Amino acid sequence: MTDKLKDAKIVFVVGGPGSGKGTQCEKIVAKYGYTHLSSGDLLRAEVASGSERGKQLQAIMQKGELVPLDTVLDMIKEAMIAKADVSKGYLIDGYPREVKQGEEFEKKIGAPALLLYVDAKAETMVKRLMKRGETSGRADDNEETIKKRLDLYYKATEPVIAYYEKCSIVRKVSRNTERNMMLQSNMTSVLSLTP
Ligand SMILES: Nc1nc2c(ncn2[C@@H]2O[C@H](COP(=O)(O)OP(=O)(O)OP(=O)(O)O)[C@@H](O)[C@H]2O)c(=O)[nH]1
Ligand SMILES: Nc1ccn([C@@H]2O[C@H](COP(=O)(O)OP(=O)(O)O)[C@@H](O)[C@H]2O)c(=O)n1
Ligand SMILES: [Mg+2]
Repeated sequence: MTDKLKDAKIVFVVGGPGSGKGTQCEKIVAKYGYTHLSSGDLLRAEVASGSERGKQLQAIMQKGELVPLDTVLDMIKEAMIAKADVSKGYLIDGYPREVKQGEEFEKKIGAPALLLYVDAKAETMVKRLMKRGETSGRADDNEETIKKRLDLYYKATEPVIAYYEKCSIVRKVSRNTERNMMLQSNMTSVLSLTP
């Protein structure tokens, strides 16, 4: 455990590829002033830096596989510490990807107060990612890698939601329709809930 992050309020944001995690996090930041840390964005920044480690990460991400747990956890922890003095709380977007990642986070940083589950149908996610791929420049927004990311999501990440349901910290936001009401009502109760 890190002293600086001892009392940090942590919200895990979990959902399939293209479910809208990043989009929902932006809304929460605008409304509640939380610090948004997307694990995928942190990894992409490392790739963009052109470092040796970045090159290794790129190869893994292009295949839609998971990068080594320690790498992503270290990056998140570093980014959290950098914001510790100004942060009201953290939205950890795209992490944990598997139960083990959650366990390690709790050991090294702390327990989440909540898990925000961004739910969307596979069909919706694929459609959105294919559309995003037209302009995103993301090497993994292509049909083949999207399929692999989806498979891995259902196999490895969905069990994370069940795992945290046991301690009743899961709040679901459904993104299958265009209505925003769900986000509003869910988030108000979510973020005012004391850990
Ligand atoms: N129509 C519609 N599109 C949305 C909605 N939320 C997100 N999108 C779009 O769907 C795509 C994926 O959204 P993101 O917020 O990037 O999804 P994500 O879960 O962060 O995806 P990854 O970065 O791949 O993990 C983007 O092009 C968004 O503009 C929504 O509620 N309705
Ligand atoms: N905790 C994480 C987060 C992302 N990643 C990698 O980064 C890629 C992009 O993650 P992301 O969260 O931006 O996007 P989605 O796969 O959710 O659409 C994943 O496909 C993984 O290769 C990872 O390995 N471990
Ligand atoms: Mg994202």
